[in-house]
This record gives sequence, C-alpha cells and structure tokens, in this order.
Amino acid sequence: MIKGEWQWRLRCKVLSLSFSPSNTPHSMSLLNHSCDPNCVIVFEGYQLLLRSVRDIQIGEELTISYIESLMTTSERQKQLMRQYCFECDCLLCQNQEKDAEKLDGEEHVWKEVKDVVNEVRYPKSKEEWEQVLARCQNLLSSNRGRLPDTNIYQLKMLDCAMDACINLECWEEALYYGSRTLGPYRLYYPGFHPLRAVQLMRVGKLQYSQDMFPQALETLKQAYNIMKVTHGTDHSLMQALLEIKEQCEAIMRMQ
Ligand SMILES: C[S@@+](CC[C@H](N)C(=O)[O-])C[C@H]1O[C@@H](n2cnc3c(N)ncnc32)[C@H](O)[C@@H]1O
Repeated sequence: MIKGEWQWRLRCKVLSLSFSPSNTPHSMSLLNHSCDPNCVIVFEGYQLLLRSVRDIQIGEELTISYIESLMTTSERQKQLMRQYCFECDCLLCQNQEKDAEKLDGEEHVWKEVKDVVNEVRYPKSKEEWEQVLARCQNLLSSNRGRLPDTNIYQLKMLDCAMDACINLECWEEALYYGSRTLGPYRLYYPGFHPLRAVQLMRVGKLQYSQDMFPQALETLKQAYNIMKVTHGTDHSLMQALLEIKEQCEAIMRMQ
C-alpha cells in the first residue's frame, strides 16, 4: 500500500475536535496505537478519513496515534496508561527519542512556561485573548536566550501567542511567532503529519497577508506536499490551500 493512496471513509454522528478511540465508529476503534503510526485520522465535515502516511506492507498492522505527540516519552506513557490502560512499547518509546531536545533549556524556566501554558483555557472574548497574548509576550521576552524554540513548552507558548495574534488580527506578529514554530514542527512532526501541514498552511497565509509572495508560495508548496498525503487532494482544506497558492502565483506573474 503506497502512502497517501489509501483512504477509508466513515460517517460519524458527532463532529469531534479531538479524536479518541472511544468516540469513533466501531471499525476504526479496532486500530491500535503507535507513537510513530503508519496512518492518521483527519476530519472532513462529518466524516472521518483514515489515511496511510507511509508505504505499508501486506499483513502489516495499521496504527494511529491516540494522543497528541508533543510530550516526553514518560508523559506519553502516563497518558496512555491513564486513558487506555496499556504500556506502549513502540520504537520511539523504547529509544526515548527526542526527549533531550524536548526539555532543552533551563529547567526552572521551562517549568514556569509549562505552568502558564497548562493554565490557558480557550479564550471567549477579545479581552481574554489580549490577556493571553500579554502573558505570552512577557514570558517570551523575559526568557529570551534561555529557552530554545525546540523546548516543547516554549513551542506551545509560541503557538499560543500565534493563535492570540490571529484572533486579534495582529497578522505581522502572528507571522513572527508562527515562523519560529516551523523548525521545531519539522523536528517533532517529521514525514507526513497533518499538524505540520496545517501549520505550514497557516504561516503561508500569514506570509501572503504581508505581501511576502515568494516566501508564501514556498511555504504553501511544502504544506501541499504533506497535505496531499495526510488529507488527500479532494479534501476541503486542500481546495482552500490550492486557492491561495494560485492567487499567490497569479500575483507573482503580474509583478
Ligand atoms: C480502541 S482499542 C484498539 C483495538 C483493540 N486492540 C482490540 O483488539 O479491539 C484500544 C485498546 O487496545 C489496546 N492497545 C492499543 N494500542 C496498543 C498498543 N500499542 N500496545 C498494547 N495495547 C494496545 C489497549 O488495551 C487499548 O485500551
């Protein structure tokens, strides 16, 4: 089976923002977990798409990730045990891969960032977004040079600052934070990962909004190459991506 060329569609009754085996249709709930899975699940309206993100041999088990992977091995293991009652023994867990990079930087600094990131609840008003952004800006500037952007809590804070800026329509600042996330995203979501595709698309759109057309085109092309595997060319997000990419190309032809 070739990556991205196989897809399984199922209708689900409830549109859930976070996937969990307990809220999926029966047949998909047969899939086991791997922290380095060969399939992903993406939503398309009320449908769940199960898509292969690697070449898969006949007889090889299909796996998905039950959890968000921006965690250390011990945190992933704890969550899997707490929620699903099993110990994961995938290669990433055995090798504790990338754990050192994930917690790079001064420990007391990232612990404070971790507490703040964990406290943030999805803001409901402009004022709340402003408060979140102010908190992120303060911490990011006071920690300058003390935490690398690859530290997972610093990365979550950058993401949070980017979201706040987008909600407050501060496009230039959103692009500044978003651009800083791309290197760490490449490190932690290698290969074909839907989260990296979506992040590239968001940054590409921000570059477009700032008239940075050649950069936007390059970023959107990277998003396209991942998304054609993770989402497929018929996916609505892919159609939206192609539209901006074409607009970008048209503007560049006129310049
Ligand atoms: C949604 S079910 C998956 C299908 C299940 N294995 C079956 O045969 O019906 C989730 C349960 O499968 C088991 N499981 C899933 N992934 C696993 C893994 N990587 N290692 C061990 N057990 C796993 C755990 O017991 C977990 O609670």
